[in-house]
This record gives sequence, structure tokens and C-alpha cells, in this order.
Amino acid sequence: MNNNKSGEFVRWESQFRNWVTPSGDAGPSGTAGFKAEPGRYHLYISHACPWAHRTMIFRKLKGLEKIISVSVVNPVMPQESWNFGAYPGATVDHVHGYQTLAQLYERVAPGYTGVVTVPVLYDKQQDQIVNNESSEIIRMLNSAFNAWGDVKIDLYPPALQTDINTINAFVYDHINNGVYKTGFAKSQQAYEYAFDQLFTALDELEARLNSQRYLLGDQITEADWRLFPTLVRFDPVYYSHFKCNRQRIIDYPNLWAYLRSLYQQPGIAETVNMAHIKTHYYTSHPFLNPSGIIPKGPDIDFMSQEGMEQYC
Ligand SMILES: N[C@@H](CCC(=O)N[C@@H](CS)C(=O)NCC(=O)O)C(=O)O
Repeated sequence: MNNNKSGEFVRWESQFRNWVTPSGDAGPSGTAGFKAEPGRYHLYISHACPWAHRTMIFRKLKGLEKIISVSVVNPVMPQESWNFGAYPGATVDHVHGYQTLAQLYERVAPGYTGVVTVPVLYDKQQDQIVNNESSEIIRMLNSAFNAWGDVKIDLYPPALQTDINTINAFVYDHINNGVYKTGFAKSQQAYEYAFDQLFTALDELEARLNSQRYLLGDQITEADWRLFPTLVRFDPVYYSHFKCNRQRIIDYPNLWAYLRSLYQQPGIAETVNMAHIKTHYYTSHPFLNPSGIIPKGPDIDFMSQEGMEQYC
């Protein structure tokens, strides 16, 4: 775990930052040479990981399942690295047949000393990791593969880009990464600071949703799909495992209706694997949960329609 002197959790920087583009020209960072093509790119994900979850949502919504293949790691993450295989819903490494994701990092970057993370977008043709930063992978999925994907769906429309970027920064710092800063804090002060920031931010979003259905109005955008993976994990995991327990999402009328509205969008429920989510968190952080016992509850009905009038 990476904590500073005050006990605050500090997330590492993603190391691979190239972009797939329609022409193969370079994107905002990295090098050129990654032209969008069907069957050329492969995603490595964990169903447990909220950052990887974003990429699966974009792949689904954009209709790219036949264009970009996927391997799924086991939910239990040993200290060394993610591995492939046996757990129901996980897969083998479809490209190389490796046992661990670290082997892929070592293959493309011998001597790699950074953190081995999911998601990874891998180029089978050039045998390179294109990118391992979810916020960038979803931007590529949104537009680079439009020759095959659903062009009608634009989750980062030009007119809203500035507002999306502004709310993303707030949601990332206080909520997406905020739950980790709360859960991985190593001092009481760092914990309480992150906890207060998290719930103040959730209160703000709750108020915002009084007068609009989604974060930026009536239209679902990238900003909503970046918030969703954190909200769907909140009551089953972050509330207890990360001690984010001032209240649950189900206790916020607007956020709870909003969360269900996103969950009930076509194709989304199948991107949520609660068994992987709970198994991962409760078994992979022995310093937080030494017994490794996975709580049986809570039983949450994300399909319930109660109190969702504003979304009908
Ligand atoms: N900034 C990265 C973060 C990815 C990340 O932190 N993934 C976690 C899983 S949720 C991981 O693979 N951690 C590996 C480890 O902690 O060893 C992104 O958004 O893609």
C-alpha cells in the first residue's frame, strides 16, 4: 500500500499511456501506431475492480464485444499480482495462456517495477500494452472504434466535455478514489478527512439530483458511468470494508434512484458481478479483514422501482 507520512493513501500513476485512434496517429499522449481495427486489441479486466468496470460498460454500450476480446482475472488478488483461472466467471489468459497478469507486464516491459493493475488494453499485433489507465481507455472506446461500434452513442459529446471534465475531477478525488483514501488511510486523521470529503461530496450530488436526472442533466454521459462503479460497490463493500459508514447509498433517496436507473440501463446489470466484487475486497486486503470472511449481506435489489418516478 502506498501511503504518505500523514497516513494518506496515494494512488500510483498509470504507466502505459498510448492511444488507439481511427487513423493510427498519436493521441493526446504516447506514440503513434495504434490504429483501430477489429480483433486487434484485447482487454484484461477484473470484474471486481471499479476502474476496469468502466471499460466493460463502455465496451458493452458501444457494442464492441465482437471487436475487442476480454480476459478476466480471478477475484482473489494475491500479494504478487492478479492471476487467471479457476474462479467461476474468471477466464484463462486468452492471448498468452499466462498464469498471472504480471507475466504480461514483464513480457512487454522487461524489468517492470510498477504496480500490475487492471484494466489493460493490449495490442496483439504489436505485442504491446497500449494503455492501462481506465479514464483514457473509455475515451478510446467511446470514439476510436466508431467504424464498428454504435455511433449514435456518444458519452463524451463536444458540447459537454468541459462540464464532464470538471465533475469527473471532483468525483474522482472525493468519491472514486475517496473510498480508497478512506479505507486505506493509516492514521485516524487521514481517515476522518477522507471520510468527511467523501460524504460531503455525496451530499452535494444528492442535492444536485433534486433537479436533474443525471450528473449533467437529462442525458447520461461518461461522468455517470465513472460514478456508477463506485456507487454499486458502496453498500455491499465500501460501507463496511472501507469504514465509509456515515450512511449507505440506499439512504440517499436521489442517489439510490439514480444508481438503480443506471443499473437498469440495457446491458449494464450483466457488467456487475457482485460475487467477484465482494470476494475480491474482503479476501484481498488481509490488513483490513484478516479472517478473509466475506459477509453474506446485504441483499440489495437494484431492480426495484420504488421511488424512481423521476426516471419513468
Ligand atoms: N488509475 C488506474 C487504476 C487501476 C487500479 O488501481 N486497479 C487496481 C484494481 S481496482 C489494481 O489492479 N490494483 C493492483 C494492486 O493493487 O496490486 C485506472 O483507472 O485504470
